[in-house]
Amino acid sequence: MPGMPEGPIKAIPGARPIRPGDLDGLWAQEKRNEIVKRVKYLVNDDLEEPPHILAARRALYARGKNWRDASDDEILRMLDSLPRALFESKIWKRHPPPPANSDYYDLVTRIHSSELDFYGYDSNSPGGRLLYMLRDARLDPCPSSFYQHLKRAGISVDRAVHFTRRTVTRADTPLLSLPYKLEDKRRLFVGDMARFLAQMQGRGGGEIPNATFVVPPGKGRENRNGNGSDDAWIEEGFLKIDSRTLLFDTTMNSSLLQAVREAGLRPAVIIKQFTFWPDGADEDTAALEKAAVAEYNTTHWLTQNYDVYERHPGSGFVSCNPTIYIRKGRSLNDAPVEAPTTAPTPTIPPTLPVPRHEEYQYLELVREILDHGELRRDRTGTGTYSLFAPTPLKFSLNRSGTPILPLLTTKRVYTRAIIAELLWFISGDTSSQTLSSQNVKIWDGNGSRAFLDSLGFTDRQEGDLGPVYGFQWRHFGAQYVDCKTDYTGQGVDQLARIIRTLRTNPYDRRLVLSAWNPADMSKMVLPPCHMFAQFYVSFPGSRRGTQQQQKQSQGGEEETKVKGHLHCQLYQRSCDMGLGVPFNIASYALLTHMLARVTGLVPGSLTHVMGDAHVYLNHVEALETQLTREPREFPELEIVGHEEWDETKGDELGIDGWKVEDFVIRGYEPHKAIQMEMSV
Ligand SMILES: Nc1nc(=O)c2c([nH]1)NC[C@@H]1CN(c3ccc(C(=O)N[C@@H](CCC(=O)O)C(=O)O)cc3)CN21
Ligand SMILES: O=c1ccn([C@H]2C[C@H](O)[C@@H](COP(=O)(O)O)O2)c(=O)[nH]1
Repeated sequence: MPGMPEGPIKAIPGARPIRPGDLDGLWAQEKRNEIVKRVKYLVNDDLEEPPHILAARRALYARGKNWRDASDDEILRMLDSLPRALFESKIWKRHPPPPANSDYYDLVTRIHSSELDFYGYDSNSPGGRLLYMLRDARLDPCPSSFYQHLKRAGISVDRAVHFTRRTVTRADTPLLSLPYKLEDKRRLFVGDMARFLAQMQGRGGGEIPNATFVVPPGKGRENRNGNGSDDAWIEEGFLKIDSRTLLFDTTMNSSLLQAVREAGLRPAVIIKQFTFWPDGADEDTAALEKAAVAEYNTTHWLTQNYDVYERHPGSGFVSCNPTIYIRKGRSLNDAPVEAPTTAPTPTIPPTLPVPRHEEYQYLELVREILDHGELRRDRTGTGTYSLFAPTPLKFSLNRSGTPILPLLTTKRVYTRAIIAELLWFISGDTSSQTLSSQNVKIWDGNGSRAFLDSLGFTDRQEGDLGPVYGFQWRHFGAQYVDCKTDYTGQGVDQLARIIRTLRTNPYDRRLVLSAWNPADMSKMVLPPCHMFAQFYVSFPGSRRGTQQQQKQSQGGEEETKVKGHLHCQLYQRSCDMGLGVPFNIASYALLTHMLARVTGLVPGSLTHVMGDAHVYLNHVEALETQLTREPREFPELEIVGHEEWDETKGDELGIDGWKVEDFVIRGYEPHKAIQMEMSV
């Protein structure tokens, strides 16, 4: 089962309770940080657990058991026997704060560290996990599975449908993914749900065809009673679901229950009662419990609690307690009840494949690295989580012809620095001081006296980075002396060659820009990270258009010219996901925009291929925060003061002498900046 401990949980030989400081090693850094964060919150932040939970913890503590030495059976028995309250940790504010008592600290540390052992790090969202468990139980029934639990309780399930809001976690990787555009999302959401269920009915049951419906982004929670809220769409969607469908709900409990009650269709529903830790329980749960007493029998699925435990980015922890609500006098195996004819029947529109925001590619890659990256040492000594050769990211550089800049919106990206750095590359400059004097300090760490000396460049003047990007782009093969030397006319001007070829033979397959020059490597402070780019001109449109263009390129005379679209594919050997990559994406997008402008082409796309894609350990928290944010529209880019090239303009390169102000970025409304430290 994905992410689940397989077979019995192994006791660690010779283990003893975890104490503060025990987990200082690199391997345990994340675990330790989490534990310390949680314990600090309890002990220092003026919060305490309610007395009954405290009592439960004391009872546990009094057993004097060393959790790490206990056998699997013992641990499971102990968990089973614990008061239920223990699993519902709600934290109350209390004045004055509890004393920072070391027993308390130790106890809480042990409880939570043991939890982490059980739950593991890569659990899916509770809803997602339940679905996987249902699916996997069919393939490989295991006695502790949720499916078995349902079976023991005499409940059979035809299908499970899970609703959740999209947050950027692997947790929400839906089994059925339905993308929605902002406009029309309500119509499509309801329509898709109906279509999906109709298909399922057509198959006649048998298998459990589970689905996760990711609720499209919206203001559901703030706008609960308003028209068009997420909840309203969900409720409308429910009307399409018959009684053999088990409903899951993550964060919309009261609306779900209300829908169930009002529609009277479903005899039962499973609610995962969330306890947000440390900010108290989901307020929906109370309303739900009240209604449930009168109308439903409930069964709790307590001992499996750890199966659906999730580390919740940005909000501390969530513990989750799924409850099955069965309408009094009915069972889940009742015959399906048809939806009342009075229920609104939405017309089912065809689902158009609407692409998701491209920024999710970046966010999902970061998630993937955090969840599955290998913990590795690195040159800088910081340590990283790393994956090799992930799926490339691809960004469009125009929206119906309007130039677009893929500038991340889930944090503010420092655009002026990116443009200044790119113009600095193009100018062939290799001194970090040139950038620094424009107040762009991003290369200062690698050009500092101390860093140069540490590499043995003691004779080099401060800021001289050696034959790095700018030198290779404009003077590849020239003999590097220092950053002050004038290299005019020396070496290969790769940029000039690319521009000329784009103008004269857009079909060329050698449109390559390489900063990787093994002969110069020992002179560089840092070997190029973004090391290799290839350009390509496509001629989208009809076949006829293509033929027209081919005639054009072969010297044939045509009245209408088809404009080529310029694409760039970048290979980056080493990718600092937190700091460098947002810069690199924007930078190569800008370069492609510039090249398109000076060659009379339409900016097409940027494909970013990565080698070692890593997250520095000191960026984990910042990126977790970033992952909770929802992308906003990418900004538009206007280039001012540089007319588009056409054949009448001759051989003038047009790429030199640009200024930061020549780039006007419109409609960039990012989330706020997030500080991350650069490892040197
Ligand atoms: N470890 C490391 N990561 C990198 O990404 C990186 C290097 N080193 N060395 C060379 C270049 C320089 N690049 C950098 C360096 C720093 C930032 C940076 O600190 N960016 C901040 C804003 C900087 C500021 O406000 O001055 C950011 O929040 O994006 C970005 C790119 C990319 N490179
Ligand atoms: O444009 C850049 C430049 C650098 N980086 C990152 C990638 C690595 O974290 C370091 C370089 O260290 P190496 O040991 O040489 O790989 O800088 C980046 O992401 N983007």
